[in-house]
Amino acid sequence: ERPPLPPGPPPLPIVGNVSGIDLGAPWLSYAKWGRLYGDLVYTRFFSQVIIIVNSEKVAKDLLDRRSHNYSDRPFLPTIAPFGLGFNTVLFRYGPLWRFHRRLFHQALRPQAALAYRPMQMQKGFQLLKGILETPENYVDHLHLHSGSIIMSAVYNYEAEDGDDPFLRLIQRAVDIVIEDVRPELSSILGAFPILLNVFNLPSWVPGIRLNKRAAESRECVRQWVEKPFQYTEETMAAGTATPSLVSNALRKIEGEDQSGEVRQVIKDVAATAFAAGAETTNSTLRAFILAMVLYPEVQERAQKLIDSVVGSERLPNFDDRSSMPYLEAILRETLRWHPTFPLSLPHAPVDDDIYNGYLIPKGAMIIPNVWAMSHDESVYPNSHEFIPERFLDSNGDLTDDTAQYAFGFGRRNCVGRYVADASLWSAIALMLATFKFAKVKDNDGNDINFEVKWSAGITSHPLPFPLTITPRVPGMDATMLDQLISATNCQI
Ligand code: HEM
Repeated sequence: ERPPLPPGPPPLPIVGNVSGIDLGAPWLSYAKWGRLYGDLVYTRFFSQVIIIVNSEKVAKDLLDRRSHNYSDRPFLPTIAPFGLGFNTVLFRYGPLWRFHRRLFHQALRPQAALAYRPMQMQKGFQLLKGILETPENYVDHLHLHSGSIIMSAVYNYEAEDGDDPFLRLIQRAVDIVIEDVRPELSSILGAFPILLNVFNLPSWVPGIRLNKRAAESRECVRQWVEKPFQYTEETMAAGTATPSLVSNALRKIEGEDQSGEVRQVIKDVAATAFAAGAETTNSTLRAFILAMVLYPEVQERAQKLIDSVVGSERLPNFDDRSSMPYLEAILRETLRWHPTFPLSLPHAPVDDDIYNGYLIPKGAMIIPNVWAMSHDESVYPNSHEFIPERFLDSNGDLTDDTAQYAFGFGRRNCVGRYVADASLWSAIALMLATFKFAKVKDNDGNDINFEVKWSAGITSHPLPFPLTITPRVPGMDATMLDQLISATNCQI
């Protein structure tokens, strides 16, 4: 006899449960179900079985401890039409995924990630200069920061200030994907494969927008995979290539593989790195800035600490990191307070499994509700508040909790997390040392409050909100900033 499926909301007629979900913040709906039904919630979108995991313990039991079974990804019918067949993140579990993962690991493992630090500091300096010049465009500066770090690490390509052609191209594709390749939408298309034929349907058919977007996505993605790779090959031929994921990997196979298969893997891994690494870093830093605006006392405490450890003659660098646990706590609290992937990325079991007496059928879409885990009041009291102190013990030392759920679980966890961690830490330390982030004030000098809203896609970031960004040192100009930068050793 088959064990029962986990409990869940009663299916609604025809459309499965899809209408019971707040599509603007599905993690909230799922967390609510969690309170009603438990840590494992069963639901369906059309024919796709979905199992939502609302607790860290269950996520670890299944995705970490039984990772041999839970390292597949669900089939998403949007992958091919949107041209995303290259993307490691979405690969089914198998030899090609393993090959990709090995290449990633070589380039991004902790020891290898150290090599990017000087570059990450440089991109951090560039970020400061951009914000000093046009603080109102800070989101653009953050895009450039996160995107150019990946481009440098992966393709030894140094993105231009302002409107970089590669970054513009790739961002367009990423925007489409983040909005349109969500599991919810994918399930609908999976249930009605006929909808996939939208690509050939006349323009009056609903879904035609998706059709246009898919065609646009395919073309953007094609160029994204090919063009920066060509750039690296050209610089290698010219003898000007500095070490990068692509140039290192190509050097390794020089004179060996002529089949083109390995070349294609390198190309695809490189393109995946951008898809996985740019938007995520950027979104996390936007959440950090929002937190600084909402919690000025946290910001001041961090700035006092930086002043006491670093002084005012230079900017912080990686050497200062271990002396500033409160900054570390801010980074962890940022990852916790609003995880960039509130619903992580779905895993799928290769075989049927039984957990706590419930059946978890193979092919089910396992959605880790990371938002619910990071807002578990029994672990994080007042979880809606940004309180870095929760990551410090009574001696002011960091606790063991590193908010790792933000980077996923098991064998599919984030292979870029060491690089991401250094990008985030350096940007946070440099921005806090240099700027004050605050609410806008009205004519009477009172703070103008605002409602906090978050984007809903695969990743989530704060929607635009009013703020001021001013240098902490009165009269700071580009020359003064340059002096601070020159006084800062970034070869650490
Ligand atoms: C703040 C920044 C980042 C966050 C929050 C983040 C988070 C995540 C999460 C939640 C997953 C899914 C894990 C799972 O399925 O259990 C993931 C996967 C992945 N990440 Fe990251 N990531 C970040 C930055 C990066 C960077 C910088 C890179 C590469 C340069 C990267 C490369 C990848 C790859 C390749 C995967 C797919 C792994 C697989 O499917 O086997 N990520 N990341």
